[in-house]
Amino acid sequence: MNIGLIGAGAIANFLLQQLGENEQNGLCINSVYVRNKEKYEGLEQQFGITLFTELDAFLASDIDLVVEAATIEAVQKLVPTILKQKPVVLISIGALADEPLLQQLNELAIQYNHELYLPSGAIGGLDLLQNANALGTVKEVSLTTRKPAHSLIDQEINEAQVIFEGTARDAIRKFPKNMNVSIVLALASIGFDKTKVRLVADPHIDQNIHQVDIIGNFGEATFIIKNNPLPQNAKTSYLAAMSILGTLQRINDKLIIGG
Ligand SMILES: NC(=O)C1=CN([C@@H]2O[C@H](COP(=O)(O)OP(=O)(O)OC[C@H]3O[C@@H](n4cnc5c(N)ncnc54)[C@H](O)[C@@H]3O)[C@@H](O)[C@H]2O)C=CC1
Ligand SMILES: O=C([O-])CC(=O)C(=O)O
Repeated sequence: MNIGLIGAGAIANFLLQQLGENEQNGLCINSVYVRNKEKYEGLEQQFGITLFTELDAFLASDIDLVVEAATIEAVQKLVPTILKQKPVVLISIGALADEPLLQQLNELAIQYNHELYLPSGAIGGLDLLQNANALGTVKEVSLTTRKPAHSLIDQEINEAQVIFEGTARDAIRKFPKNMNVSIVLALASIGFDKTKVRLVADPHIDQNIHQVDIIGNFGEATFIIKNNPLPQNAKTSYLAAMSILGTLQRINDKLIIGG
């Protein structure tokens, strides 16, 4: 499967290292869409890809699917057009907290028969959460995220500090680069207004730690994910990048585990 990538930041670089130079399990990045070609020129030689700044030319290149690894704004601007032509794997999932956009993308996916894949990103357990909510009987979902203080706030602090407490809807509005996980949790369960979020800036940790607590008729579940950050972007967990790779690896499988 030939992949077109949007973005050239931390996650994109991880994917290029895995799927740029060498094909892996039939997966290969051919084309990369960026806003500034000069800035990323070195990538063409390094990873054997072609850079594009025109969306139409990018979509007309030899690609079967597009991976978005850029920003919420890039999703808003580009993905409605892309979904008419290609399936999309989208990691800036916070964009979908905008209900009209969510509805539009859902309708385009159906109309053009192109899947919209939402990887589990820096968390896990979305299979359990969706199963537990198969009858709509999940009652509470809460996320407590702790990140290194310096990756969240400018001022020096000596003690861990809760810097946000509220709904997933407000969390992504205030922290668009840190709370995508809250939106995928909300989409998988009880929605943006019922999914509760706490964000803690902690000067004593160097990992991104997510605790997910779920209560429903099935019983209760708690997941704690202690993520190492990506070297290029401390806000972003290594697992978030790997979750795209995992999603791509599973797309063509006929044996579906945890489906
Ligand atoms: N779902 C999840 O669990 C997670 C999602 N994320 C999200 O994934 C996205 C990528 O994360 P990183 O690679 O760490 O970010 P990054 O900041 O390292 O890279 C983003 C790149 O996108 C580029 N970009 C921005 N707008 C663009 C546009 N319109 N067209 C083409 N390129 C554009 C930027 O120039 C930058 O190079 C972010 O939105 C981040 O918030 C990050 C971690 C976890
Ligand atoms: O990478 C992480 O740990 C989570 C993150 O930034 C997000 O959900 O936006």
